Amino acid sequence: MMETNDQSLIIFGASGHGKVVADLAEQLGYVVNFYDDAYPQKTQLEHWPVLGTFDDLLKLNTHNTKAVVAIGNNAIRELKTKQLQAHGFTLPTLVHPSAVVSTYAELSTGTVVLANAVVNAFALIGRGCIINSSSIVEHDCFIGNFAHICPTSALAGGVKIGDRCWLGIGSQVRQLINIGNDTLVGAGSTVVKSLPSNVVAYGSPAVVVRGQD
Ligand SMILES: CC(=O)SCCNC(=O)CCNC(=O)[C@H](O)C(C)(C)COP(=O)(O)OP(=O)(O)OC[C@H]1O[C@@H](n2cnc3c(N)ncnc32)[C@H](O)[C@@H]1OP(=O)(O)O
Repeated sequence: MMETNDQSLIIFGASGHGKVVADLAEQLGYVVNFYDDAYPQKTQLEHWPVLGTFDDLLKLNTHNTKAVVAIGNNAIRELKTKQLQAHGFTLPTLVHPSAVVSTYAELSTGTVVLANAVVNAFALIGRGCIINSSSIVEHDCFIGNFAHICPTSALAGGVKIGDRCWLGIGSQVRQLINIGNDTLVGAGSTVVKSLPSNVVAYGSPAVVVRGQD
């Protein structure tokens, strides 16, 4: 069984996003081990060991054991994160050293803020979110739980994003806009009107194209 200490971090999800989170965690001084349901076919991700499946992870002693879920799919990330929390794992918030996070912003557990992201004053970021590389979350924004703000997306002041929303790469949202839960905004879109829950919207200006599957 794996020995854990204060500097150990378990990452569930040995994928591309997992690599980015592992790289960030190492820069913060953690020693990284992965778990993934592809085990035992997959025993390594690059140089990082993959030690077992999600069920194996749930058998570990959770006392003081830190874990984070690195899965891009928002609903699956939510499910696995909640299971880990229910089992007593500690879910840290990971902020890349190059990210700029206002001392007046709040980040919740299990959220990762990646390289060059900016989270400005009085923004509130929920649990298990991905604030991806070079994205900008301006002042007074509210980001719901398990949302993903993809690389280079920019949210102007006071934007409200629902739970499990996915803001595609390079998208932009005008100030004070509301986006409902589980809505996907396509890559490169410009959102100038509020969007309901459970839709796919894209384009500039973004329009609702369909409901979520
Ligand atoms: C680190 C990382 O990698 S994070 C991941 C970042 N990835 C993203 O942000 C991807 C976000 N996903 C998208 O933008 C996708 O294109 C979606 C979800 C909006 C649509 O995907 P699909 O339903 O598969 O649409 P599909 O690719 O079949 O395209 C259907 C039509 O919509 C158009 N379309 C698709 N996406 C967009 C978009 N973002 N903006 C404008 N038009 C679009 C296509 O050109 C196509 O038009 P056509 O019928 O005239 O040829």
